[in-house]
Amino acid sequence: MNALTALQPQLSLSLADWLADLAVDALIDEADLSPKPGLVDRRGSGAHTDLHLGLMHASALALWPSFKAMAEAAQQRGEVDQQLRDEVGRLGRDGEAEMLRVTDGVNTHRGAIWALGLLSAAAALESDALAPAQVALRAARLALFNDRAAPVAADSHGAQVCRLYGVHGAREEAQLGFPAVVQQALPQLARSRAAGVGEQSARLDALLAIMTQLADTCVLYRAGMAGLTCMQSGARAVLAAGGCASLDGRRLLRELERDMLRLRASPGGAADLLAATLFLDRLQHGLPAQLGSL
Ligand SMILES: CC(C)(COP(=O)(O)OP(=O)(O)OC[C@H]1O[C@@H](n2cnc3c(N)ncnc32)[C@H](O)[C@@H]1O)[C@@H](O)C(=O)NCCC(=O)NCCS
Ligand SMILES: Nc1ncnc2c1ncn2[C@@H]1O[C@H](COP(=O)(O)OP(=O)(O)OP(=O)(O)O)[C@@H](O)[C@H]1O
Repeated sequence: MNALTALQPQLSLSLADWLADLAVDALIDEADLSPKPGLVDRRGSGAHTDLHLGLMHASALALWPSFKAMAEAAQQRGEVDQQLRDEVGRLGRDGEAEMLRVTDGVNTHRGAIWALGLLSAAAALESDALAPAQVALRAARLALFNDRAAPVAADSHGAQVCRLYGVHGAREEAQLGFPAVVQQALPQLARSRAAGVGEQSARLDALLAIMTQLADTCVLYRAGMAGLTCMQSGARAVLAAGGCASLDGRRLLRELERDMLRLRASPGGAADLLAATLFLDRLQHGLPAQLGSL
């Protein structure tokens, strides 16, 4: 061992550590990405009065142990079944409690805990089958089990608008295998990258691709069907004009942001699914060298 090697810390990275790192990185990258219409980003708080970038970062970092625990639970159980669903549900609720403790009661990442928690567990179950569609399908199978220990919940905002408008929300998006991520966002991310636009514009395009179709219950709750239609048609217009890297696309993105701020509409569900997109995108490049033997 030479002197330099002796000074290097011994890295012992487990699969669960790595998945938790990816989940937290995805949340931080999502929060930092700018300019996002209506959402918290580097420029400000978007349509929110109780959220800011520092709070989003603190919340993301506080969730690391929860994502790690969900991945470990999946590794220990080894298969998608009712017991794993119960365990992931319990850990997800603990994660929500930790989020609320760190943020002093503000909902920064409820939908993200749900999506990234399921995906972390699904990835940990089979570390040699990490293609986005494979991971999303395992997550869907897990989401289809009933969370038997879930408390009889107060009527959430999402549940209220799903009933009112007959749309599907965060639960069904997961149960369907995250179609907004697998069929919209990841293909758009690949197309924009292939067109040679910068990474930040490619990620914004991926967010817009989600917004073109999603029944985002955050938007529906705050701004009704008019807000949802504004979000979807505005996102379509930006992409049709050439996306966020083009001058016309940028102009339409500013218009979309202005309209969404006027309606107080914030696409929080789309933001969560962008984080899920960034997680699956990193995952598909395979395990880091230290984990290669797993
Ligand atoms: C299924 C969840 C997301 C609750 O959904 P519900 O729509 O009832 O709740 P709520 O309106 O409070 O939050 C929904 C969240 O999903 C995001 N979201 C909104 N619309 C969508 C959509 N169409 N697709 C995906 N995500 C969306 C939003 O950002 C929001 O934060 C989940 O948090 C849950 O079941 N919580 C109970 C505790 C639990 O079982 N936890 C285990 C987690 S593994
Ligand atoms: N960058 C971001 N900016 C804003 N919201 C985000 C961002 N990233 C993710 N989100 C999601 O948006 C949700 C916040 O939405 P919202 O404020 O509408 O929720 P709420 O507190 O339940 O409702 P309301 O504030 O309308 O009473 C969070 O749960 C989070 O998952």
